[in-house]
Amino acid sequence: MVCRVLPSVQSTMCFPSTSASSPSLQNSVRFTTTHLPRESRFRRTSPLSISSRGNRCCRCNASSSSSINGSASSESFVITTPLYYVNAPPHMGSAYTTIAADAIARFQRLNGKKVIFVTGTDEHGEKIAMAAAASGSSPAQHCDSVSQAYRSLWRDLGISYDKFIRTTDPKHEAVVKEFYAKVLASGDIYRADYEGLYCINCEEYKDEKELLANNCCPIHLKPCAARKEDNYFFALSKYQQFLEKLLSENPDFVQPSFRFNEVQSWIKSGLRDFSISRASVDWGIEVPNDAKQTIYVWFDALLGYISALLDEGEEFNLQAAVSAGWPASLHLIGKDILRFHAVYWPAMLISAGLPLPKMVFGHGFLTKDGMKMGKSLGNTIEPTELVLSYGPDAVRYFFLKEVEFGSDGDYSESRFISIVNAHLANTIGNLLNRTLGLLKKNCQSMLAVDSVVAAEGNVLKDTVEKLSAKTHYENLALSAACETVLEIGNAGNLYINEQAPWSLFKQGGAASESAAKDLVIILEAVRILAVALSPVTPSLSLRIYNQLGYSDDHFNTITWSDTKWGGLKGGQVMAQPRPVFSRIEDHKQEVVELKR
Ligand SMILES: Nc1ncnc2c1ncn2[C@@H]1O[C@H](COP(=O)(O)OP(=O)(O)OP(=O)(O)O)[C@@H](O)[C@H]1O
Repeated sequence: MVCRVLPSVQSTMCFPSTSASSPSLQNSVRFTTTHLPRESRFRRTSPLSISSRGNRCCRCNASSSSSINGSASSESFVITTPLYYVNAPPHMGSAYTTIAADAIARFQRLNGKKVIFVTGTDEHGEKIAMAAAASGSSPAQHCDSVSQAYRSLWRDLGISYDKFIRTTDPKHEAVVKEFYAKVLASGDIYRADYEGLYCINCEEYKDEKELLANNCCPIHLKPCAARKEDNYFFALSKYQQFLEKLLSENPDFVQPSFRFNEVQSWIKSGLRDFSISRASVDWGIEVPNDAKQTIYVWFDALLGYISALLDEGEEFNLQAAVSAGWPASLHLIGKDILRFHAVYWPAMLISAGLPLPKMVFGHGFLTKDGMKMGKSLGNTIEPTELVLSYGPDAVRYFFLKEVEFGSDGDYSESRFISIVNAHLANTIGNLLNRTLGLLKKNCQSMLAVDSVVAAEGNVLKDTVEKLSAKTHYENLALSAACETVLEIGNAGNLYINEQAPWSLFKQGGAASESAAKDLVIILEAVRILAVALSPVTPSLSLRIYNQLGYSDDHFNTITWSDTKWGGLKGGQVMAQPRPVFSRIEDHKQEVVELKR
């Protein structure tokens, strides 16, 4: 499952007897026999042949610049979030990745790319079967309900995904089986007996030395049970040199750069084969030709990125899915699952003869009082409540603006309220509202001249033209993008205060004409701000556009070129001034009144 967090290297990278080399694991996890079916026995390739495979593929898709625009000729942009594990409903952490992916997807659409934005849910595994049994429902009913909770949250947050894949979808199953067969045919799957201490909640074998007293899992504080089973393994170790080469030739494959360094050191420390099936888990996709085993997490959920690309009614096969848009331009994930995306996944893809994604970006954690927010600790923030209380724009803006993308960031409600009020209500909302108020009072809400004419040689226009957020979006510097756009608002406020059009109107004559031009200039700056911030605050930007007299349809056709000065034309009539973003206390008041 793409989101099932597997915290230790050793616990996830299992050692078959043929390659068991770690003394630390040999104590708690033992491979007793190796009985490989003929067709899947190790066909160990020589280092040279791995390398030549690597030569062919290392550079095939990884981008060569640190922005995720891909090649200039490429018009498509495929972005993915993790497929979230349906063991529990979504929390603010799951929402965070998806909001960021949505902002990037929206920016790329504005930028003229044909975007395919993939998200979805990872629905197999023992934990799901147990959660379903505990609630008296079938696994399928449980998955339906939690998967729906994700979809509802995405709707509430204004997430513009194109594909929502569920790993219980038959088309996904077909793709997984075909992929498995390809890897098997490459000689990279073998079978080995496996024995160790198993944590049911982590759904993985644990290294004894990482356990607490009484063999308790340090995450779930519950005892691990001795378990023995035979599993299928993926020969990751075979791809050591390939992965080393991939990274050394594509330093932007993993971002941010400090995460690249982490990945590089994992690889350098030596790769070990990992288990890809479970004998005791029924709720999963059966291993082809072995009905007693189901496919385990990484050989299931990661494939969702490809199966998601299949259109309804299309034939369910790997080739059709790949043709529909693979490889992904960007996998956006939390740092907890970086290893699986940046190490396991490229090796699996190469083994199956498929191209690699262009970039894997591992962002940081949202923390609460310094601790990672997560289901295990139960210290999560309920995103639906935040959205209901403050609206989607506030939630989206706060987390993207205030958390440096890539690093961890702490949440506090007081900071949330003060940032959102200062930036969205005051700097942006107030500027627009007071300007429209003056325009209504003095110009019957009509623009006196074209914004281009009004702003010849104007200082605010010069400032706005210098403040482009485009490069920041391209580099996934989402906080910097917000900051740059906010600067437009700050410059607009400075300008209106310095020009004081309210006094100029009182003077009449030329002063009044100049004030009317100033209002056009400020409104044009706000229009540009609305376009540039629309990837982050789409509904707020639409409301701003509506206030500027544009229809929803017009807003829906904007592109990044609309950040160019000159959109507003003389004679254009603005809407009746209405606040586009209420201060949070006011909004809470409104909610209370609505409930009465
Ligand atoms: N605190 C967080 N901050 C940022 N992203 C998070 C956070 N928690 C989860 N995510 C996102 O969800 C993915 C992991 O999802 P998962 O379903 O494992 O949730 P979880 O709450 O981390 O679970 P657990 O607490 O049991 O480890 C991460 O890779 C990331 O994309």
